[in-house]
Amino acid sequence: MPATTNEPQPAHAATVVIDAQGIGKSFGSQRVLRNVSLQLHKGEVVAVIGPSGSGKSTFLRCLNHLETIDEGSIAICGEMLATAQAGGHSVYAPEREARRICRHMGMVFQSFNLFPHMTVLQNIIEAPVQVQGVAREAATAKAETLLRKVGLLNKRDNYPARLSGGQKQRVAIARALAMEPDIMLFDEPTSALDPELTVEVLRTMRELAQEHMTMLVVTHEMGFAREVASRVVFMDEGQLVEQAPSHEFFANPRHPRSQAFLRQML
Ligand SMILES: Nc1ncnc2c1ncn2[C@@H]1O[C@H](COP(=O)(O)OP(=O)(O)OP(=O)(O)O)[C@@H](O)[C@H]1O
Repeated sequence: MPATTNEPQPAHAATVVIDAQGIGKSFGSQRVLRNVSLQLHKGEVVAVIGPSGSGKSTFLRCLNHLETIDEGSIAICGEMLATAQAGGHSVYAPEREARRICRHMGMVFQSFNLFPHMTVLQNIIEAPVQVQGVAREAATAKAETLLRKVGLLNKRDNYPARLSGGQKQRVAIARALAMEPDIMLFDEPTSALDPELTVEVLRTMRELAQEHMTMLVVTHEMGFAREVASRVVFMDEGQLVEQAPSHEFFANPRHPRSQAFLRQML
């Protein structure tokens, strides 16, 4: 008998943690995303690369409900976040539900976004305590474990202003991990950093990948994409024009625009 959408999904379907289909997005008259579809599977590290202005950040922001979509659908860990039809109306999960669904994802931004009036430790425990209702002692113990992991336990009581950019970004990663996300989204996490500070952030991300964290990473770091990503997605002018396993993509990009981009970047 043919399967219907109401039937329980087979076990392997559960491995799709992000299912974005046909995403369209405009800012005013500018179409920024055109029919972008991407599935991310549990344990995958996918690098999103492409020229400046091609829509990479916007795509990530749509996945995390920081932007609305005009077309397509987004499901996170099997839960529908949004569906929208061209010229029709968008259906979003109610705000509370949307926030809960988005908690499957931790996000790290280019600009760190730490709270300047809070210490490193306070930055990390704020959301677990306030949003998840975790007891302060338990949240503190967890934060200390995460700080040890990113090599910054000795900065526990510092304010962000006293940290380097690389240290701020590692605190931002620890803060996102404190919410125990299933997926980590990174939006050009090293592009505001000097090269020597980039190295320590990429090391932290590499370790996360080795621990099988599911990661979607918008990056201009081709070395990182080549070494760490299992798959590379290439965006150009709002379209996803190529996706391939990382080793294949870097050995032989098929799309002419990907080839031109790599010639420029490598
Ligand atoms: N909030 C916004 N309002 C209007 N236009 C926007 C907004 N956000 C992004 N854009 C435009 O959408 C296009 C895609 O931007 P986006 O930041 O997604 O590209 P990107 O590929 O991430 O670029 P970069 O690599 O330079 O960060 C750009 O032309 C940008 O100016």
